[in-house]
Amino acid sequence: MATPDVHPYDALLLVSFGGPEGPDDVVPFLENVTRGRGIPRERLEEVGKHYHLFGGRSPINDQCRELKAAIEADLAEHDIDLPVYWGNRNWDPYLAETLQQMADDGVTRAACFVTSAYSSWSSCRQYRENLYDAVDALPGGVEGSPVRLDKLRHYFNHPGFVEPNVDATLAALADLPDDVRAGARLVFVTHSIPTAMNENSGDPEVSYEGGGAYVAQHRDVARVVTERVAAETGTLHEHDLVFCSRSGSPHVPWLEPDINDHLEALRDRGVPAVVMVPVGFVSDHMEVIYDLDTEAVETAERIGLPVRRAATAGIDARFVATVRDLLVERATVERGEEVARAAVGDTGPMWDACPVGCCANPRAERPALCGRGA
Ligand SMILES: CC1=C(CCC(=O)O)c2cc3nc(cc4[nH]c(cc5[nH]c(cc1n2)c(C)c5CCC(=O)O)c(CCC(=O)O)c4C)C(CCC(=O)O)=C3C
Ligand SMILES: [Fe+2]
Repeated sequence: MATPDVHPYDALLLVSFGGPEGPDDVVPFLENVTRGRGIPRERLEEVGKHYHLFGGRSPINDQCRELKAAIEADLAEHDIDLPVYWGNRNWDPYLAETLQQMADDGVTRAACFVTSAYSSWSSCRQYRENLYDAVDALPGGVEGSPVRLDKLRHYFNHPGFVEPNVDATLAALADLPDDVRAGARLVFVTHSIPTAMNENSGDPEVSYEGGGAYVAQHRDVARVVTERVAAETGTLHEHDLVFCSRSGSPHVPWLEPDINDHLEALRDRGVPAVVMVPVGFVSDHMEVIYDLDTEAVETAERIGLPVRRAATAGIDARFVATVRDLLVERATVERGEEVARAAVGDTGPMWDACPVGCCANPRAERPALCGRGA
């Protein structure tokens, strides 16, 4: 097979959330995340406790290091000679520092892979705003920047993301006691966001089932995973989409139901077991190891509901290969050549550049990179 052509890119940038790496990092990290977001103090203290339960260290940065190493190995295996950089929105290595390093190294055009798979202000546009700020901080600013960035398309429905989720769901089902397996409910879990943020998610010109692209995309993936599991096991399990990690003021409506309330409701309805599938997350970071593995598992134990949690995509080889596939795909597009785009489900492959007004945050309109301009 010929070496895949990644021209016009001379770098890949892995973009992530960031997390604290020790007890002293927790408060400054939380301040970074919540600056100007109106999160109540009590909520911050509560979330701080989650981190301190794990020694003040989030696993997310180590997971990014592992993903970066896996991407480098995968690119090398495919004879793609491209440096991989990593920068975070909220913790060291910060995007601004990484962009400076890239500029110093003479990078001119990088493809960005973001560790967040779906549309919404929190999960897409905020990353694009932070990329703008990081490039703007370079000498010359956005106008005179030596480095141009393209964000690789959303991958929630890429087979390389969906297939590891299918296998993880099968493994979690297999781990349930035999007598409850067939009746188990598949409970897909993602991060709650304000309902208004969901409604504003995606292309403002398109109307989505559920009011916004964020929920519609998750529903699509949940259905595909459920059907693929049925194809393997012969059982079409009932499934739901529920939410975790609600934050913000109690007066602001966020997406519901919460996973804990939902487990109780299922138990009351006589559901014999649950598999939680954290389809909204790409690795086992704090939302997964605290909100699901700690809090939701405690809820399930208290009410006597057998529960298993499916693994996230993490560094599954198919997910790592997805990064390469999207990189090669976008490079092909940027060279003006025809390309096949992998996608499963009903949504179809997402756009390369977000439309104007995509995932707007009406509270604070800020400039963002990687959009369709204007
Ligand atoms: C949609 C979404 C994702 C998934 C997409 C993606 O991955 O980006 C995500 C991921 C993450 N969220 C994370 C951490 C936090 N999120 C917070 C707060 C918030 N998240 C929100 C949304 C999301 N968040 C929202 C609407 C808020 C309210 C504040 C605001 O309107 O912006 C807060 C503040 C405290 C709190 O209130 O919970 C923290 C500490 C970490 C790091 C985990 C680790 O350290 O391992 C990760 C991967
Ligand atoms: Fe979050």
